[in-house]
Amino acid sequence: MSVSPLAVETPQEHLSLEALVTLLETIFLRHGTSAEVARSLAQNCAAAERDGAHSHGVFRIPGYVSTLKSGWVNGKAVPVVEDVAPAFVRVDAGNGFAQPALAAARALLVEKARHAGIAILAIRNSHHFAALWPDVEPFAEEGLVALSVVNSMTCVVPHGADRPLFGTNPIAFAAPQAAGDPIVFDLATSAIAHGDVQIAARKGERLPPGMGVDGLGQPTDDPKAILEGGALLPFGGHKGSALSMMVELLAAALTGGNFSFEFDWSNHPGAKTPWTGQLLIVIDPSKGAGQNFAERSQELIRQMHGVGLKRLPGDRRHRQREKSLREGVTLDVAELKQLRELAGL
Ligand SMILES: NC(=O)C1=CN([C@@H]2O[C@H](COP(=O)(O)OP(=O)(O)OC[C@H]3O[C@@H](n4cnc5c(N)ncnc54)[C@H](OP(=O)(O)O)[C@@H]3O)[C@@H](O)[C@H]2O)C=CC1
Ligand SMILES: O=C(O)C1=NCCCC1
Repeated sequence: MSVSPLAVETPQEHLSLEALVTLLETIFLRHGTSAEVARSLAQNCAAAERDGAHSHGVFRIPGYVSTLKSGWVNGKAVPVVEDVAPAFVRVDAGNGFAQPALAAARALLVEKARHAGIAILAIRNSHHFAALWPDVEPFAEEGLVALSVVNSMTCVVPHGADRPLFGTNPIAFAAPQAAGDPIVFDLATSAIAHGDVQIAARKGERLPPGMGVDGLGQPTDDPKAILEGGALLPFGGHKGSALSMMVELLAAALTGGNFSFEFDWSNHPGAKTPWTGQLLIVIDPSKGAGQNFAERSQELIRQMHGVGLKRLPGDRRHRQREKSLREGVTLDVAELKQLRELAGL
């Protein structure tokens, strides 16, 4: 969900993707991560910014830094990968970030998916502070179908309840198509991502109706009222609420991770990352109907365009990616200054 852009132009600068990755890597290293973790997080965050996924791009860097400083997360954690069954891999992220845990298990996961037709990766004891599509898109680029869920921290009122319990709990899906970019969607099961509420609050913008409630449980379009004592609503009423419940079950109960409500960072001032779990399901479509899956998915997309569809999930990101790769990644001058300060430059 994106909120309406600011009317006032803010001064901007362009940075090549490589320069942005290096800058972010320097920040992570300076704040106590291992070289491997720094690289992984920097690439993830820069990719989000490159694709215009601002709610999980460089906007998140101060949150990563304050979390690392608070001692809440272990920036040097070494994930432990367990090969538990022919189609099941488990990773204990060791209170580290989820992306290095996925990277550590990826080769085994793909090997199992190609052999068994399907494989599951259950990550626990992990922090996911990022967009989810970077976790699934690369599988589709190598011809596999991937689905991932991750739970976050309590800020969403289940449909029909009166207090928050669920996280914003995103679901991301990726599938190959014969020609063109993989089909990818990535959506929070809340009406709006928490990150977008923070961005709207910072810009002084109002939200569309139906996103959240204030501290008294009354509907509000004021992002500050949502952030300060209020809560978000699931998207689509009982339907989004059911999906959010499913994410809690798959990402936490199934992996051994925490539910979104099982966090207490009160002894860690500045901590912002949820300490939960993540599930990935990877399918080798060649084991399916025996027809070429990628051709079939392309046919579906062709038919969707045929009925007048102008925008598919992922189209906006890919357009922005092409622009960023051509012109450099656009950053606000003030934001870049802050990043350079955090990098000690
Ligand atoms: N780590 C965590 O715990 C959490 C992470 N997040 C992340 O927040 C990010 C934002 O989530 P959310 O706000 O729900 O995302 P959006 O509502 O912006 O977009 C959801 C999906 O719908 C697509 N889309 C949006 N508008 C249209 C349209 N008009 N027509 C067709 N497709 C459309 C998007 O494609 P496109 O990208 O091309 O616009 C995207 O794939 C996600 O990356 C998510 O992973 C959210 C919650 C928790
Ligand atoms: O935007 C969100 O919602 C979240 N993003 C990162 C992790 C916490 C929730």
